[in-house]
Amino acid sequence: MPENAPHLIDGKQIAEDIKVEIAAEVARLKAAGQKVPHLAAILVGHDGGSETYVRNKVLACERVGFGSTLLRFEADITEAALLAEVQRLNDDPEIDGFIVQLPLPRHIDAEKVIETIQPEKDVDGFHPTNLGRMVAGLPALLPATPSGIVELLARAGIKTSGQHAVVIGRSNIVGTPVSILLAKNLDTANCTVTLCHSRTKNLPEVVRQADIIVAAIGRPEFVTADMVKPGAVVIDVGTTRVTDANKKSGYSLKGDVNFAEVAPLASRITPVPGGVGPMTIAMLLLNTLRAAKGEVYPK
Ligand SMILES: NC(=O)C1=CN([C@@H]2O[C@H](COP(=O)(O)OP(=O)(O)OC[C@H]3O[C@@H](n4cnc5c(N)ncnc54)[C@H](OP(=O)(O)O)[C@@H]3O)[C@@H](O)[C@H]2O)C=CC1
Ligand SMILES: Nc1nc(=O)c2c([nH]1)NC[C@@H]1CN(c3ccc(C(=O)N[C@@H](CCC(=O)O)C(=O)O)cc3)C=[N+]21
Ligand SMILES: [Mg+2]
Repeated sequence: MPENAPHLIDGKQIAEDIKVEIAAEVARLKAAGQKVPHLAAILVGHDGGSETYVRNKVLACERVGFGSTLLRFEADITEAALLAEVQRLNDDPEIDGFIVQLPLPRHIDAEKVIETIQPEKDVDGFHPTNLGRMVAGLPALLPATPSGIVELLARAGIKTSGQHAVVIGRSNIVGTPVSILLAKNLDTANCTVTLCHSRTKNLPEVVRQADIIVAAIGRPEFVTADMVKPGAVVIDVGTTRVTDANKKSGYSLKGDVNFAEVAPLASRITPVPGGVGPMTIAMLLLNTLRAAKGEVYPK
């Protein structure tokens, strides 16, 4: 399967298009003498994957003309000290939005950290206020990966209304919120949704019913050909680093879908890398722009 096969969903290109739109809006704000959006990120410890994602987020900010701040702390920072840093960002009028990169060290209660973020600045959309508003259909800062998936389907021209979407994985940051968004009565959604997890009985049989598969499990190549109805649309969220001696970096990135055997069956499919990952970053930028403009919570 060539990389540029027509049925590939090019998340990287679609994310670029969104960034160009955001950059134009930043230029407009600037010309109107308004403040440029500013995103901050807190990174605790030295996890390789987290370092890459946070670096990509900061670079993306520069690309669209945002201000950006990266705050780094050692893995032994106390929970109290981290909560104080979160509060400092809450209180800093220069910062429009910020994220605390997950996972956090085990001695820190991630829920507590997330609940300390002011919902107005919660551009990850992880705060219970934003999640609750999303469920209720109120304006909210939406989690980036789930909204990125919905946006990707829309911009790739994939029909969702009435389609059966099967989501595999029920995490708070991907599986659960994407299942909620896909079921919403929106032009870009209106799916019938099934949410699968590690206790799901006869999982291959359930996934085989899907018109749209969203795989968010974190197990490389979990979705195999026998689970895919011919013609299904396949969205691969997984990004697991596996050791690869053939790569300069020493690792390669693996999705949750066995691409080699599933791609020939799928009508459309996202690659890893170059699919959902870049969309997550584009939607984070979009949330920061919306936060800066007070679109969700008027200033
Ligand atoms: N591209 C992007 O922008 C992003 C990518 N990711 C990637 O997506 C993947 C998932 O991340 P995340 O949602 O945080 O993962 P979590 O580890 O938080 O959740 C994994 C989910 O998969 C389910 N699961 C695990 N094993 C099985 C199995 N054998 N059968 C069925 N379900 C199973 C778990 O079920 P249970 O609840 O029963 O334990 C759980 O609900 C990871 O590879 C992550 O790196 C994540 C965020 C953004
Ligand atoms: N507070 C918080 N918010 C997050 O949004 C968050 C998080 N914590 N912790 C980890 C997960 C994971 N995640 C990714 C984002 C971008 C890519 C991405 O851009 N991937 C590129 C490849 C990058 C590479 O080369 O490694 C791609 O798929 O093409 C991947 C994964 C955000 N997450
Ligand atoms: Mg997790």
